[in-house]
Amino acid sequence: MPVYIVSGFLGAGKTSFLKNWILREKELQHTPAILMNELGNVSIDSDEVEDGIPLKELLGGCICCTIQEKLEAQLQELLFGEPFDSLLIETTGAAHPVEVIDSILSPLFADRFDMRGVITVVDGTRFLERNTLSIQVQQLYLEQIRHGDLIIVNKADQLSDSMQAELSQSLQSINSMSPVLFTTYSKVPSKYIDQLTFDPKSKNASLHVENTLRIQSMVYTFESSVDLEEFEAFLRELPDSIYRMKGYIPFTHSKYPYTFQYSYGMPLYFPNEMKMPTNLVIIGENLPKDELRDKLNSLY
Ligand SMILES: Nc1nc2c(ncn2[C@@H]2O[C@H](COP(=O)(O)OP(=O)(O)OP(=O)(O)O)[C@@H](O)[C@H]2O)c(=O)[nH]1
Repeated sequence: MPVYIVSGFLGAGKTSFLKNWILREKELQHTPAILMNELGNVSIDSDEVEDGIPLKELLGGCICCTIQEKLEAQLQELLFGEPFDSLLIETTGAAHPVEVIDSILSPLFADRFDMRGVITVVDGTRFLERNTLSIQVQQLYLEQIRHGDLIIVNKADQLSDSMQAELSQSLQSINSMSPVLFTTYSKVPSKYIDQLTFDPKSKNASLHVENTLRIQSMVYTFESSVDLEEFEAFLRELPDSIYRMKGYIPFTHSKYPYTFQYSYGMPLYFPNEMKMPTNLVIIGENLPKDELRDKLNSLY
């Protein structure tokens, strides 16, 4: 199932994007679903989503830090509820896209999701005035742009030609590989959404081979148990560009799979007392997916 993440600062035009995306999905005869995350305790934007569209809300915190467990529960509920064909996740303005991807890809169901990309919506005028913001907020702005697979500079009706030129230049210098589109009310031609994919073999991604910031994810499902020492040898050979792994690993020495967490080179294992889906989620930049799959297959 295709999953899209919409990132961007408060008021940039994420909800406008979401409304257009729903129209697009309906034209394609898809049933879209929405997961909305808002920092406040009351949802405002969910009123914008018409009835009949599966919608879950996460309120009162940011999915990338405070309410991760709730996120997992909401995604599970969505997956077990009314059927849908595609999912759009609208993040809070404070969310870091990498952390959001990490939170969404729970090994419990990551094999059902096909992460298509991060769409970063930027308010053009506010971006030009970013120097007035705190360093932390400026940094977050940069991260959202660096990790955007499609960058939308919205509210183009408020931008002069020279402002647009300045914005193009600044944004391309932060992320030279992803398309930058100027929009009003976040209207994006459908082909830009079609082109989004994390699959390195796709035509679109081949344009991005030089881009070292492309976050990718993959899910590997173990078909039988592996030896702990051989698995650790596999970990030692991993490239630095893999910064997160998590999942349930069936080891030959144990009846039930272990929960496995790996962050920036540091593995952690926790035994389980029940059967778990033997999925391993891998997140990193420009993942050598075939190579990783071959190496994991060779552990049996
Ligand atoms: N002039 C102008 N206003 C716009 C445009 N796009 C959105 N807006 C307005 O900007 C405001 C914020 O738009 P939203 O789409 O709700 O933005 P958002 O990023 O979802 O906002 P939050 O949910 O507050 O984070 C609304 O009042 C919109 O009507 C645009 O292209 N031009």
